[in-house]
Amino acid sequence: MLRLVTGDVAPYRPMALPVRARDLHVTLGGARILQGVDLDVRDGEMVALLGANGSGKSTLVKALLSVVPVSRGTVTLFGADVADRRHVPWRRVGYVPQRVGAASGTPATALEVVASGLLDNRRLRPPRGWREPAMSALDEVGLADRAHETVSVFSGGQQQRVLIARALVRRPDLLVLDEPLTGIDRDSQESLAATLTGLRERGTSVLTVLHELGSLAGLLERAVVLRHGRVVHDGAPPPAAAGHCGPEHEHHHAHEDVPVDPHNPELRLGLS
Ligand SMILES: Nc1ncnc2c1ncn2[C@@H]1O[C@H](COP(=O)(O)OP(=O)(O)OP(=O)(O)O)[C@@H](O)[C@H]1O
Repeated sequence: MLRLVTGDVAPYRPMALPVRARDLHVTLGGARILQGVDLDVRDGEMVALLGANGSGKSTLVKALLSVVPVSRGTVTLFGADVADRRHVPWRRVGYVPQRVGAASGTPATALEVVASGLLDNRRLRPPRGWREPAMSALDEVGLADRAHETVSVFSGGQQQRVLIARALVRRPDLLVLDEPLTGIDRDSQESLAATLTGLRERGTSVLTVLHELGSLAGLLERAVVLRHGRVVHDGAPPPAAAGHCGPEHEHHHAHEDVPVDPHNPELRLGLS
């Protein structure tokens, strides 16, 4: 049936990139956090965003998703300028922020948390037939058998997987993850690698903030490295320094003032 749509409708843009940022500057609390970042994420691409503590990774992700204000430059998601949030196809975007638990204080089950990903501003109840996509998203993160358990009893890594399932339940075309490996056990790391393998087969674009490539090393074909709010490398993932991939490694980044040449083979994860 042909539906006539009138009113405020975003123009149709074929071939628009999932993410396109140009000359992005962000200032927070008077400090210049991002200084002229350019970043594209193409269809089906899996991109790691790397850099030392405080280099601006989370701020970049938040600026891309319009969570923090941009002082200069532009961001488009699927061709829509995020400066006008109304036109952005948010349903195509899944976001798992850094270090938030899935247990909010209310005794929700894993299935209920995942179903909440189907709500939006206009919908206070999950849509009809919500169970099947919610179970399928839990299955993708390897937790279908725990769907009816209260998430407050889950480990940190399992809660993280529930939040990833909540982001996946809408079948996003772009998934943005902020430090999904931090503090999670090896099982959850392997489960995340399996989830991302499935997403790659489906053609989903993934942008993930990481300290180390860890169990995702074989999956991520491109790495963007930030240093003091600027991109210093955009290309093949740098090789991991010995000992940096293990979940038991403690991350001290004491090399902040060493100048970085992105073409230098010494650019190693963990030295950034
Ligand atoms: N709301 C804010 N106001 C002022 N400064 C902020 C704010 N948010 C972040 N910053 C600062 O911006 C810098 C970059 O922070 P950001 O969280 O983006 O870094 P990051 O690379 O993600 O670090 P980490 O690896 O530790 O998570 C830090 O120095 C931080 O203190």
